[in-house]
Amino acid sequence: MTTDTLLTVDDLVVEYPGKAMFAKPFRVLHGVSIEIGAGQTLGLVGESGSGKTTLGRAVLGLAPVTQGTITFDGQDISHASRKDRRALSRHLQVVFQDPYTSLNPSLTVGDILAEPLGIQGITGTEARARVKELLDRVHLPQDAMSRVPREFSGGQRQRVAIARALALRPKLIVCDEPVSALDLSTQARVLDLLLEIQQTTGVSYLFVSHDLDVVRHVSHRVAVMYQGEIVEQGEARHVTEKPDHPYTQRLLLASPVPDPDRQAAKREARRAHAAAQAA
Ligand SMILES: Nc1ncnc2c1ncn2[C@@H]1O[C@H](COP(=O)(O)OP(=O)(O)OP(=O)(O)O)[C@@H](O)[C@H]1O
Repeated sequence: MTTDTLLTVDDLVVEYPGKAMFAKPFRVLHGVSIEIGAGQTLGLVGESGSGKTTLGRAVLGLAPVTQGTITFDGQDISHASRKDRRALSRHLQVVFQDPYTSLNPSLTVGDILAEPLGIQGITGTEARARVKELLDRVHLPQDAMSRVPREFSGGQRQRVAIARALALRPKLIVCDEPVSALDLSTQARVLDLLLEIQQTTGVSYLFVSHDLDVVRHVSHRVAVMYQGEIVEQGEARHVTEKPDHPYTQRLLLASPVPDPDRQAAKREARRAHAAAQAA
């Protein structure tokens, strides 16, 4: 990749300690390499247990780096200290799968969004203005500020989680199965929101999913993971439509055939949206 590379993971090995005393460590990632460009999305697909979440967690500093390097925005963050991690959290955020458990149920949405701002010293009028701007960005009404998560649907809660991730204007968001807990039409709307946010802010996504159709919709490039290794990666269309590796071919055969009308409608909506952005 060229000079605008934002994240490089090079030959990453992650091992967890064995459960029993003297047991061998359990190797989850076996030398994984990926790159993500600024403003780009890398989709990461693979079956359950292949190591997708672990890769995302390693990037966030939540899984141990046994070997290899993770470079973010030119800085080696493989073994970043807690202090460095705090500074990095401004640029590196996450949206989890389950909008029902990822938000503190006793806080109002306003407080949920103000929390990361407060940690970075943004308070008072400035914080309030930023919270309003965040609600606009994810298309939630301003009165959402004074309500608590249980008053919202799953899709709306995921919008709150996305707004919280955006609060500090990060460069990269790890999206770990962000729509798999939602019904199909809500999924499409949340995915389109993520695309719109990328167009307006230039944020990059590491987009983890087991669903090839979802990944094709949002990604520039796709990496396919199998038993802790990347078996294939390349341009999204190529990997998701004409894959080279037998494992990806099996994944493709197993994935439901997308409804052509829905796909065409979505493509048209995306084109219209892109044209409106460019105008
Ligand atoms: N903290 C941990 N300690 C020990 N083993 C772990 C830990 N976290 C994950 N694993 C193991 O690592 C392997 C990969 O898990 P991971 O969650 O990364 O896969 P995944 O592809 O994201 O799966 P899913 O789609 O089901 O979330 C699994 O065998 C899992 O049991």
